[in-house]
Amino acid sequence: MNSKLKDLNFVLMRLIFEAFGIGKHYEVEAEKTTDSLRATKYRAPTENGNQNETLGLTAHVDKNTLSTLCENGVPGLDVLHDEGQWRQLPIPKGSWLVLLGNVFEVWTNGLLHGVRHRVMMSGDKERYSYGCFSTPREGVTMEVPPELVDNDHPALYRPFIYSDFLAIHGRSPSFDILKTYAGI
Ligand SMILES: O=C(O)CCC(=O)C(=O)O
Ligand SMILES: [Fe+2]
Repeated sequence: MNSKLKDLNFVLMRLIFEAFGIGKHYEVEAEKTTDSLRATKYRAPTENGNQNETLGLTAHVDKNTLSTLCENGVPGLDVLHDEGQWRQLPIPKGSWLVLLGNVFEVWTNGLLHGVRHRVMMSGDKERYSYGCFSTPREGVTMEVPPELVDNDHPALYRPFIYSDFLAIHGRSPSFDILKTYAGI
């Protein structure tokens, strides 16, 4: 399953590249991409005597390329919508949820933005999630594709070494940390 999951991430990446007119960069960028797999357990609030919702994972934007996630039928993932509301996004059984991260903000010169999300737990069942996280390799330079830059659409980010950004800000929950680090 894991190699199929990695393939899925590459297919999604290629489709997005093609949709944004930067398909010719796909092969090179795919070569510079690696993946990690992670399973996470979130405790049920009632385990600690808490009847209310509890925070499972602080609100953040993934700093990687894209993440595909599934869960064990216990929902908990919330997404922040543009109007400022958090909404739970249950992942249907047998489906994968795709979250775009900061890297796509650079690749699309801000046309796409990373998904703001968190995990909130309620009830008495523990939640498990499993995900495949695509990430640029160590030392890779991120830059806005020239196809998406013109007088009306200046580059929003300077070129930067992705692993340097991650080393400094990898744990930052700030939604704007990429802009702060590499925004022009
Ligand atoms: O477990 C989840 O549903 C979300 C995990 C997540 O957002 C992350 O690991 O970045
Ligand atoms: Fe995340």
